[in-house]
Amino acid sequence: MEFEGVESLREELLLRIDEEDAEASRNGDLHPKMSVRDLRRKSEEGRSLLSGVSVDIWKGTVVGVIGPSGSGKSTFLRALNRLWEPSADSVFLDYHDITKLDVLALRRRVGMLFQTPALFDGNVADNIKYGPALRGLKLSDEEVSKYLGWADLESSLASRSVGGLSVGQAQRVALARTLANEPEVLLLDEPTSALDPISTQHIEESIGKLKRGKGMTIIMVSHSVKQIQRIADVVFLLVDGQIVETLKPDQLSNANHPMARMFLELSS
Ligand SMILES: Nc1ncnc2c1ncn2[C@@H]1O[C@H](COP(=O)(O)OP(=O)(O)OP(=O)(O)O)[C@@H](O)[C@H]1O
Repeated sequence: MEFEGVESLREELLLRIDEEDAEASRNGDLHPKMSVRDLRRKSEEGRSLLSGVSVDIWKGTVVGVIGPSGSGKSTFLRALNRLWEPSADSVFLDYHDITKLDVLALRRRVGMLFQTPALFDGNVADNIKYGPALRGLKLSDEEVSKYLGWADLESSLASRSVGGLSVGQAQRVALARTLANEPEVLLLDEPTSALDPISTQHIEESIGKLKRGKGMTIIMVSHSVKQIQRIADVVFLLVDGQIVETLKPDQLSNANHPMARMFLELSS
């Protein structure tokens, strides 16, 4: 992966690059799919939860976000599809300020999977068809099977009631449901923390296929350093509401920040 040029891209971004340049850059293979600039959040009591996060998330990469409990990982992730409202000009999708986009359109383009699956009653196919139906698209059985396949599930599951699924299956159905919206970016907030090792492996395999086969940009929060090392291209270390280091997964032992080092040593 290539990180050179990020400073000039950043300058361009901050200068509000014109549409022509943005289009030219979009057509290139390598560009920041999402950019975050000085993202801040305070709690209602005034405590700083995110204190100036600036980072680029390159198209087609899997980014792992790790750090101590309470360091702001979920808060960071949730800003990226406006589960809370970031300040204007602090989060960009393809160079566009996300606060200027229609929020539902944004959440279709930037899909999210949570720790525990939230499916609605009915069968698996109903859940997968729901998002596209909101946009007037009626998925065929073949398309339902395709999304199930992307989530490493058999198409025979389509007619099953969600009530009878294991947690691992339900999480993969939730993934298929998110994928049915054809997102460009996938946000994963500890998606395997409630799952057994086999289900975890299925989700990890899906993530690999989505990156390799579809060039999807994936940002995953995980408590497992080993999991992040298995699947991420780049790792953000978040400590006290700040990304203190950006490292390749095989370079985590080179972390300099004392809290990041302590966290990594305790987690390995
Ligand atoms: N809306 C909110 N109001 C007040 N405090 C909040 C809010 N959201 C999160 N917090 C607090 O902000 C801090 C960061 O929370 P966050 O969930 O982002 O951390 P995290 O790194 O994902 O933690 P964990 O690894 O335990 O899931 C925590 O102390 C949390 O209690």
